[in-house]
Amino acid sequence: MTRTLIAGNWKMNGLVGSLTEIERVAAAVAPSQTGPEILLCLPATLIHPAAAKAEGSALKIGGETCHPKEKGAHTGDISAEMLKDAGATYVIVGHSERRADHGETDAVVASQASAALRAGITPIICVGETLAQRDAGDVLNVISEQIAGSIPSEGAADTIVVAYEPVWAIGTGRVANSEQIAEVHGFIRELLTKQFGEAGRGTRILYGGSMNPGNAEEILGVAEVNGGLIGGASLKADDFLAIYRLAAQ
Ligand SMILES: O=C[C@H](O)COP(=O)(O)O
Repeated sequence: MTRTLIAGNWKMNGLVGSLTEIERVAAAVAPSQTGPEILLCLPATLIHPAAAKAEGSALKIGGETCHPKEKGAHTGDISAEMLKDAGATYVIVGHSERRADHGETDAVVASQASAALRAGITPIICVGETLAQRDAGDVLNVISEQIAGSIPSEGAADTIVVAYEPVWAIGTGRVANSEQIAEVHGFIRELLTKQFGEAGRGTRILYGGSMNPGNAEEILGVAEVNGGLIGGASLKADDFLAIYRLAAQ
């Protein structure tokens, strides 16, 4: 059975003082082989100390992006190997904010996901349409193109995670409704089974976009939703843990 993944994305938030929130999350989640997985993807400055705080708990730590290469003259970048060395076991790639702010194309995202696999960490590959694309009736075309271009050839059904994040629902308080989520998640599942065969049924597909303790139960109950990628509501331990507990029910 697919194990639900509750993943937080702190984006460009959090100072060293915020480690107390991470400590609170870690203290509340005992290691277990069953129930949902819990993960916080953090700014690079917090990964190593957060991994130390999370040791011995169920909380996993991840990065928010990585460079395709292992090392070299790439000022300001971070490699998947560096993330792993710092204690990360996951990395988000292709988040719409990276695609928009840094011009990351599907090909770049695929090379970042490939780098994560090379380093032995799990890429969470993000896809999602803008409002203009939705209004133009282009959602499934956009998703199909992003999935085809962003999953690296060496990716396997159980070594990647996909996150569907409609851009118009990110940080806006506007959540996709259950029908919209079910349509896109079902479509992504079809694409994954075409690509990976039966194994594609086991790839986790997360929903992201204004998920919070008030709407998580409904979203997590939608077909083919295998967890969440949570931005704002992951910054506070209480909210993030509330979502985790809903997933564990
Ligand atoms: O990666 C997380 C998403 O961008 C969702 O962010 P949000 O929960 O603040 O809308």
